[in-house]
Amino acid sequence: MFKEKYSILVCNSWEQLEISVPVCSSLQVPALQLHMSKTAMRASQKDFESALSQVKRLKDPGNEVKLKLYALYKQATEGPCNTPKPGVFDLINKAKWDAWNALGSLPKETARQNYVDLVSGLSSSSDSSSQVKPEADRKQPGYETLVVTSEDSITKIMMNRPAKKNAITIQMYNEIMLALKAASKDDSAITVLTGNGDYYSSGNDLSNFTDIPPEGIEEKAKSSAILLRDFVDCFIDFPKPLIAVVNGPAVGISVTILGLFDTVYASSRATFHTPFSHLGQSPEGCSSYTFPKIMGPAKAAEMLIFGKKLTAAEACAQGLVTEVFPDSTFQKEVWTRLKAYSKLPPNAMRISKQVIRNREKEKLRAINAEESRALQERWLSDECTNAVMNFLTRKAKL
Ligand SMILES: CCCCCCCCCCC/C=C/C(=O)SCCNC(=O)CCNC(=O)[C@H](O)C(C)(C)COP(=O)(O)OP(=O)(O)OC[C@H]1O[C@@H](n2cnc3c(N)ncnc32)[C@H](O)[C@@H]1OP(=O)(O)O
Repeated sequence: MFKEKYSILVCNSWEQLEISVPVCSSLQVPALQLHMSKTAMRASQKDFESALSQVKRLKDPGNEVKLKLYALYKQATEGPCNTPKPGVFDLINKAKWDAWNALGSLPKETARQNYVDLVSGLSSSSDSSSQVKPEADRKQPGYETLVVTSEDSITKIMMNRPAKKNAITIQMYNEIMLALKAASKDDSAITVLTGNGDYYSSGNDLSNFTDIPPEGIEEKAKSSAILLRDFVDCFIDFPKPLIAVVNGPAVGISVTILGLFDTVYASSRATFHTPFSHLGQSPEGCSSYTFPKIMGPAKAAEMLIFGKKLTAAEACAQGLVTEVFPDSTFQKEVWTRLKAYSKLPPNAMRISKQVIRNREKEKLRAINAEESRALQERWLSDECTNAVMNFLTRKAKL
């Protein structure tokens, strides 16, 4: 019985296809393309029934995917949406109708193929997520100063120089930019930046000042200002929710860029310190704009000009930190929270972030360029050179 029905369907679909050949030819569809779509349709037809039974064995893929499956199934079996739109308060049926209606006049065969492809993608990801993979397998290759992992729709970028308090070398600036660019395109819903060890980050690695090229310090300052501007631009432009998980003390640029994150969770052990004047330098990371906006000009000046160090509780009271968690339960509480957030509809989160950020993007970029220019000059000053030398020769610590 089943076989009979199946072969009739195949037959019908080929009949339709043969009829469409002259039409397509007259529209000058290349022969190869026509041949490929014939093959794809045959495969789709063959696999559709098995995808239908496979889908019942999948673990719950979430409402968004279920809606996609529903819509493709209806389109594949009934064609374009042909029922009246449910009332505005009939939320579930309206969502289903919207999903089906959105497929417009997608041909039945294409819908079948898309259904099969979607189920096959879900099966392979649910097979792989049901295995407990060792940490090393989830780690993305290609980074030396970071550990980048993706799990539960969260991409985690962890600075990984714990012995140096996660001080940011030139290589680390470049790797963070690469990781952010990759995360902006991957299928994660949210992205996290955090640190390994007892520090979140001690900011710019001061030994970045020692590697002076033969062209001289001016060239180094110039290329460093470009690097800094590009680095901060990556945070300004990052399209998805970006969360800082501040596991310990944070210094310098690791603090200033927090104003560009969407959410900042801090351990009760974290501190926030921007000792720019002590280092003969000036603020970066758009903090000259974001900090006064977040905490008011007076509190911002105390941090950015006088280098006042804030505790986590103070930073939270000033609005720089979203929430502080006790250090003993920090990781558990934060990751439970983030896993719940990562299940929210990713497109809605991305659009919300963009609506918030787009209004300010041009301004932030201009401020970033201006701060980078000011620093380019500062790095050539005696004040800066002496402060860096004092640290490197162990005469001074912050
Ligand atoms: C021509 C210009 C080129 C510049 C290129 C710049 C590119 C963009 C720059 C953007 C602007 C950014 C500005 C900032 O971030 S300003 C903030 C800079 N950070 C600091 O000044 C912190 C310096 N570190 C300290 O004061 C202390 O280390 C700290 C208080 C953080 C911790 O003290 P603690 O006693 O607990 O630990 P240690 O000092 O023993 O640290 C352990 C080892 O780690 C090394 N370390 C730590 N932080 C840094 C750092 N920022 N730079 C270099 N090295 C760091 C420390 O030396 C120890 O190393 P050893 O074990 O080898 O001694």
